[in-house]
Amino acid sequence: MTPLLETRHLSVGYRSGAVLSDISLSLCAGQVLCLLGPNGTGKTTLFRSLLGILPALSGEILLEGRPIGALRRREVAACFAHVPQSLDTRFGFQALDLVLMGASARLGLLAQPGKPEQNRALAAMEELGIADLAPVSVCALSGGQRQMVLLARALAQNASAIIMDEPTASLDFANRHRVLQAILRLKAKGIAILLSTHDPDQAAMIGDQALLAGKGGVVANGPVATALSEASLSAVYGIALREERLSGGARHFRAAQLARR
Ligand SMILES: Nc1ncnc2c1ncn2[C@@H]1O[C@H](COP(=O)(O)OP(=O)(O)OP(=O)(O)O)[C@@H](O)[C@H]1O
Repeated sequence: MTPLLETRHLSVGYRSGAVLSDISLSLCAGQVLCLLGPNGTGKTTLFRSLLGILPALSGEILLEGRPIGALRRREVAACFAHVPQSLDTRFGFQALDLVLMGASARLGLLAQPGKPEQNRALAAMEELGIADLAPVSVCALSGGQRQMVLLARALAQNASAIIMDEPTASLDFANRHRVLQAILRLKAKGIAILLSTHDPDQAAMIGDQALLAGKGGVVANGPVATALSEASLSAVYGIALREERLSGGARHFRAAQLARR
């Protein structure tokens, strides 16, 4: 099977130099790949390059087997939806309009969204339990509500793969659960997901693969069961970590020094 996304010895960064180097990953339909690493490691920078926003410094990015440089913007949009970390806007459009942008991503430049796009946008908001936010101005939404709306925009895009930059970072307990459930439903539908997270437990729960990056580069890359370990996580985060099993079998990593109360 041709991977939806593949990178070969990819280096990403800025004029000042590479921030992440020698990244080789492969993501197929229905897989979840979790990217972990300390603040400032280069996760967002990698996503920018994968989305074609920032040129790669070296190496290859292939979307469905084709080099990203050979694809038009609309072809990239058909393949990838993107959930950024946050949305900084002063335009007071309604949340539904923002979601509609995802539903309309494949329309021609001058085409207006119609009933099918409206329905898809509303269905995405309903799926995430945020239909009540549809008429609310984006400027009046909290950070967590904006994050949910951005996720709805990505769902409405009907892309083959979704890149999510810390999708649960500012969410409350219930919304976090809704987003994780949505990710598992997307996976079951065959959508490929690449997400960054600061939570190894979350990666162990929903990930098929994990790429763990440190300041010096990629430390572990492969099936989540082996890539995330006490040794690899301790090395990357610079603190001793212990792995425990929660009742039900879920993996839980905690700092070794933290005594249980
Ligand atoms: N536009 C830019 N020009 C130059 N350097 C940048 C630019 N944007 C980010 N950087 C630098 O690139 C490095 C990686 O930043 P990036 O935002 O990709 O990290 P991250 O892993 O996503 O961090 P976090 O977990 O804190 O979100 C940082 O050292 C950052 O200062």
